[in-house]
Amino acid sequence: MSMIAAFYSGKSILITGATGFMGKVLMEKLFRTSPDLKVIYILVRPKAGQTTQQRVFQILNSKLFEKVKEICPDVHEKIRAIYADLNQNDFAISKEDMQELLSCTNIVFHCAATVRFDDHLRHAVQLNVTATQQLLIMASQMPKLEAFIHISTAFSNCNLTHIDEVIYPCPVEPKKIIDSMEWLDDAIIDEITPKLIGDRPNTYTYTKALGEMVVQQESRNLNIAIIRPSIVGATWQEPFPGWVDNLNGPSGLIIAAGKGFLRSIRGAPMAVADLIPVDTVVNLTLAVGWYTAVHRPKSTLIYHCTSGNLNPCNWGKMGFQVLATFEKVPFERAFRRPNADFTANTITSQYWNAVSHRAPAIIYDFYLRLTGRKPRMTKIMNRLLKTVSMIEYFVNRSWEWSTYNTEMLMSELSPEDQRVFNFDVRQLNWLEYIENYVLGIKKYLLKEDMAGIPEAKQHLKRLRNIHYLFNTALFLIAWRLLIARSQMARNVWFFIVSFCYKFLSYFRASSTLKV
Ligand SMILES: CCCCCCCCCCCCCCCCCCCCCCCCCCCCCC(=O)SCCNC(=O)CCNC(=O)[C@H](O)C(C)(C)COP(=O)(O)OP(=O)(O)OC[C@H]1O[C@@H](n2cnc3c(N)ncnc32)[C@H](O)[C@@H]1OP(=O)(O)O
Ligand SMILES: NC(=O)C1=CN([C@@H]2O[C@H](COP(=O)(O)OP(=O)(O)OC[C@H]3O[C@@H](n4cnc5c(N)ncnc54)[C@H](OP(=O)(O)O)[C@@H]3O)[C@@H](O)[C@H]2O)C=CC1
Repeated sequence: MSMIAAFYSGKSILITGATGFMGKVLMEKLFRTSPDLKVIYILVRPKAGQTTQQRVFQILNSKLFEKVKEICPDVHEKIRAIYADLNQNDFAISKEDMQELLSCTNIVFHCAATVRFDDHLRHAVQLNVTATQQLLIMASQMPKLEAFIHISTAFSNCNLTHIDEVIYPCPVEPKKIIDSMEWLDDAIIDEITPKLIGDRPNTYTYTKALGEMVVQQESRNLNIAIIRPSIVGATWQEPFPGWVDNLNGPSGLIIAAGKGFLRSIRGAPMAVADLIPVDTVVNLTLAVGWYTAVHRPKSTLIYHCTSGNLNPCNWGKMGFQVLATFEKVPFERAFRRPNADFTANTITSQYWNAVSHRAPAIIYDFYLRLTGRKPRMTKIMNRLLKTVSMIEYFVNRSWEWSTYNTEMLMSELSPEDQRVFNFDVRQLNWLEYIENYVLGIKKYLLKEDMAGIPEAKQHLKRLRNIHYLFNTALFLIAWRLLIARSQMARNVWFFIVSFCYKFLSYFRASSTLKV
């Protein structure tokens, strides 16, 4: 019997960010392994024209929850969706709901965050810092609370190269930042943002670091733990391999490469690609929830959920396997044949951006205009290049995260728990994982049918022929122009032609002699 699964039975659990990538997998695993849990409260806001109830209904009816519905048929009754907006005071939760949350909650998993790299500092602070502070104040009023688990990121201290399982202070106190966001106007915030974030690349990593400081400062006598996952990718094993439902991290770029938009990216192929499957993160999170509640460590423990020091993979190997998978299972209706590569420096990167990204987009838009359609490729390409510029920081560097607490926890688990809540990334076979990841993107994100693979392959063959034709035509035009303008090019041309002529004449003569 799994001790962790038994621990969650009968518990009332509060999850923020349950509609997000990690939150969904966390809920799924909880229901699948502890179907006797009492209730999961989720804080949800209406979005994209859907009410909170409609959003929950959609999640429960997705493929991810198919197994859960077999194991826990009353899952609908065990989810209590509470209307909440983490950007508002008291999260805009009604008095009755708040009362219920405060009096019943046993465990809190705080996953909600803005993960956008370019979010305005005011918004990123509101969600990643202020909301965390408010949630901790709420938690301190929960008499039955056993553990509060905060999800941060391994990149909150990406300005360092070696990162320990400790909280590093930021130069400006989070409380001062929170206060200043209330009275500074947007223009001034824009001006001071680069100074505040300092040597971090974006507002996301900066505000996640501030969030950790807030957790430390507001911890009071709560049992708190912080989990720092690296780049969270598709599921490895559970509930099935390859599940992914958003474009964050590598997923969007894999699509862009598979559809032939992304041709080059400035990155170091030998740098560590610190990916971690989402089900591994969730297993560690649940194990940490159990350990924190049962063993009550004296101080706030931080757990790195990373792969680099235990089972490293680099970007070159990952990119290579991604491209190899496209050969077997190509994406449908590609713009060009997938053929991406890493470039080493800014100059070659700018060259390839002009030649392989912008020029084909301009040519295609010209073709769309000629055929009476609306041009769109330049816009798509601009967006892609913006995304690429934001992730370049992460594919040109390697980090070292120590994992003492994570390894300690692994050794504390029973063999059964090590199996059911496996977070031992040493067992991960990267090539298999990446292949399943690409397949998962095709099936669950792009919603493409496997039956369309022969047609997709045919389409790639046509694109290859167009590519050869286009290059030959381009070469001939360039050559013709050169010949018209340069005596030297003409001399070379006559030399080649006369050489070919002599060569052919010699062959003809020798074959006539043989006869
Ligand atoms: C030894 C030698 C061997 C050589 C071998 C050679 C092989 C070569 C192979 C080459 C490579 C081939 C394959 C490539 C695979 C690898 C690529 C590397 C991937 C690296 C990824 C690293 C990521 C690192 C991140 C680490 C940070 C820490 C992790 C975290 O803690 S948080 C999670 C990370 N967060 C994110 O990823 C969020 C990023 N998103 C944003 O910040 C924003 O969305 C934005 C990208 C800035 C865009 O903002 P906008 O306002 O412009 O747009 P908006 O968000 O409104 O969306 C507009 C439309 O764009 C779509 N979209 C959104 N995000 C993405 C995305 N990431 N990619 C693509 N498209 C995206 C969105 O859906 C909208 O579309 P619409 O709805 O149709 O309009
Ligand atoms: N994905 C990754 O690569 C990594 C993620 N992390 C961390 O893991 C956690 C989960 O990330 P992930 O699941 O990928 O992120 P997602 O963007 O998929 O999910 C974010 C969640 O936060 C919720 N949320 C955002 N704003 C509000 C708001 N104002 N009120 C209520 N809820 C809100 C979202 O709700 P809604 O659906 O309504 O928008 C969503 O449920 C985050 O803390 C992130 O920093 C750490 C390392 C890597």
